[in-house]
Amino acid sequence: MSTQKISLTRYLVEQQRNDGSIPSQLRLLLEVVARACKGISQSVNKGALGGVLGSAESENVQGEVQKKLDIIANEVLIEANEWGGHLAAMASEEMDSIHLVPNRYPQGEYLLLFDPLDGSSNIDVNVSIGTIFSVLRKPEDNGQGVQESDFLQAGSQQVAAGYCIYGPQTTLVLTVGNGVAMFTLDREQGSFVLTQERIQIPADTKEFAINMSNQRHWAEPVQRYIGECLAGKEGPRGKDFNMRWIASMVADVHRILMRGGVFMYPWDKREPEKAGKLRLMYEANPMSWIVEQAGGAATNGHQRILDLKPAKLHERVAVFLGSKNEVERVTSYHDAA
Ligand SMILES: O=P(O)(O)OC[C@H]1O[C@](O)(COP(=O)(O)O)[C@@H](O)[C@@H]1O
Ligand SMILES: [Mg+2]
Ligand SMILES: [Mg+2]
Repeated sequence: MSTQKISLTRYLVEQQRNDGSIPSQLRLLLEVVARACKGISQSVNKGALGGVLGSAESENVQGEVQKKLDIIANEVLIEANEWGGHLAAMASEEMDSIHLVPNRYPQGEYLLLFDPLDGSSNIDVNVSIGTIFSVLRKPEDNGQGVQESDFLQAGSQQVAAGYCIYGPQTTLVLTVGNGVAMFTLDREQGSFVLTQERIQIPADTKEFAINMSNQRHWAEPVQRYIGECLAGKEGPRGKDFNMRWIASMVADVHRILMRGGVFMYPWDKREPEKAGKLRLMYEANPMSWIVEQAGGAATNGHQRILDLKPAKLHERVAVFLGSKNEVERVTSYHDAA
């Protein structure tokens, strides 16, 4: 397929025709999500002129202070998806519990989860941020309607996953389980245009992403892995490493998708009862599937992230993802500990 001016809509229709990997309800749902991301992108672009910067002075269920854009992006996604007829319910980082599609709208067979605005600390400083989403199939109805427990499916059950990054370009990255495709927003045309297909992450890398300020709190396997990277040419790895940390998972993962690298947000001693900082269902799962579909790997240090069975909606998880050989190495250090 030529990458010349193929819109997201046409790409999805062709996928549906060619290999049947996208049922029409799912295709329409993905188009609605893309449209919502376009709307969020417009708000992000307006910045101070649109009055969208700064704090909303409220807290989400995770105890984090919400930014105005966290709330705006959440509302845009809910409003766009509510009446589309493809969904039964939604869940979001910014909502305590699930949001059912109201009875007055047609009910669909999918569940949508999202981190409406990822990288919130970067909103006010004009650094790349994004939206992350994951689509699951609604389990068989047991007569009780959709429950939160219906969402608690392993990441391997996802039927679509993606993110939209609001950076120098607005870019949508998507998988439905047959590779990873990337679409760039053409602002003149107002549509996402296919700009890369079958993205592959190199298996080896010389670049790692971790918040180094937490070093003193890490467990031994992470200390060992990063210590060896920092030792460079003279150390056991025999090569120098570079470091990047944008503090927007979306932007760090996007860089890894484009040129390789390893991203880590490990468990640490600051809050030992938490498995990690990032959320399993709407951050780690969609990103892990995208990374795996691009030939990379994603674990929590011990297990494949996509095999984890969530116990709750806002569950947290340690994350190691990106170039396969590096993820396997840092995972093996945990196994050896
Ligand atoms: O500020 P820290 O501890 O480095 O954490 C950065 C991480 O937190 C996040 O911003 C969490 O996402 P939210 O902004 O959606 O809460 C990730 O995108 C990023 O990788
Ligand atoms: Mg996030
Ligand atoms: Mg967020």
